[in-house]
Amino acid sequence: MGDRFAIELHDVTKRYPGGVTAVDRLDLRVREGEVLGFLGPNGAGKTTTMRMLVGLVRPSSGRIRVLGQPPGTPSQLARVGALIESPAFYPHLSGRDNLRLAARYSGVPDSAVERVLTEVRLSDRADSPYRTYSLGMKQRLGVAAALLKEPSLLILDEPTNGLDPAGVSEMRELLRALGKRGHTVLLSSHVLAEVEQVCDRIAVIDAGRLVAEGTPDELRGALGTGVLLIDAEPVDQAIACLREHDQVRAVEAVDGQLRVTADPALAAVLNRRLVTAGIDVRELRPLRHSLEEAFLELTAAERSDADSADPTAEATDRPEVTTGVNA
Ligand SMILES: Nc1ncnc2c1ncn2[C@@H]1O[C@H](COP(=O)(O)OP(=O)(O)OP(=O)(O)O)[C@@H](O)[C@H]1O
Repeated sequence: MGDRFAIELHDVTKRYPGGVTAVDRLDLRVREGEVLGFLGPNGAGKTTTMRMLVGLVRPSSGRIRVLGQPPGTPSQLARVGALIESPAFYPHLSGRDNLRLAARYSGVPDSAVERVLTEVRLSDRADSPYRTYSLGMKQRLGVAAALLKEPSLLILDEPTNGLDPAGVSEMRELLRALGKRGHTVLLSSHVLAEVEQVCDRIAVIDAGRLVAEGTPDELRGALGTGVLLIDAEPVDQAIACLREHDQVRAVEAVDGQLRVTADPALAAVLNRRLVTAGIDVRELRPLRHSLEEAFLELTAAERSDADSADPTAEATDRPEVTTGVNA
């Protein structure tokens, strides 16, 4: 992965006419060669951000650089492959003929068509009319079209949207292969499990704001997955015993249960410590198992914050959970 950034957004806001703030003071950087998952619930501002990156929408304020240039310049667009919303293909033409047309529009030689068909594994069905394709095949043809120019940067907006599990898994494999080949990929999704397995890093956006950022592991840590729930008796003795351990960062009693901030890998050690001290341990488990739950909790928390926020307050008053690994 390079030290340079393929995408840089500094303090970017997009307000649509009518008053919707779709993107709100967004700071985001994507390194060259990185696969970044851009994750957020419906309406979070993912598509708007991606449209701004290719010059389809102008930001209201802030600064954007894509491959070192302002978005939408001809020389930059020649190096960016984008699949944003449904690509327009002719239903009566075959996949191959649709790609040949797209190649001609982009000034790419016909030979590129066979390369991308192989890459997205559509060669077998390349002569069938587009209208006979499954949704998964249509999406893969869209990715193939985005790959025609051998782009330095791929921007894919919800490429797994609407696909059945088999389609999702095929798309996931394709994205993983593209990442391994050194493409920089910005991939949006509202389903965490889809980006978790293919992305180097994940940026979580909600209501137009970046709410968390980091590798999947970092997010697990930052979002509080390093918490153990312990049900033990007597509670006071258990608290004292746990607090004595130098790797336990905090112990808190909530509804008769102990919330212990510590690496979940310490679970067995802490269990033994309590039992050795004569304390009964009825239950001991990590607070959360999946990043999915953490993500849902995080975006829900952001929403309830926004609901109760003083509308005149500055954005910086909001809690900051960004892990800052992009610095
Ligand atoms: N052209 C537009 N004019 C006015 N408002 C818009 C426009 N496009 C998007 N919005 C609004 O901006 C907000 C962000 O929308 P956007 O499509 O960027 O989110 P998203 O994260 O891509 O959502 P989804 O996953 O549903 O596609 C939404 O409230 C949406 O209704």
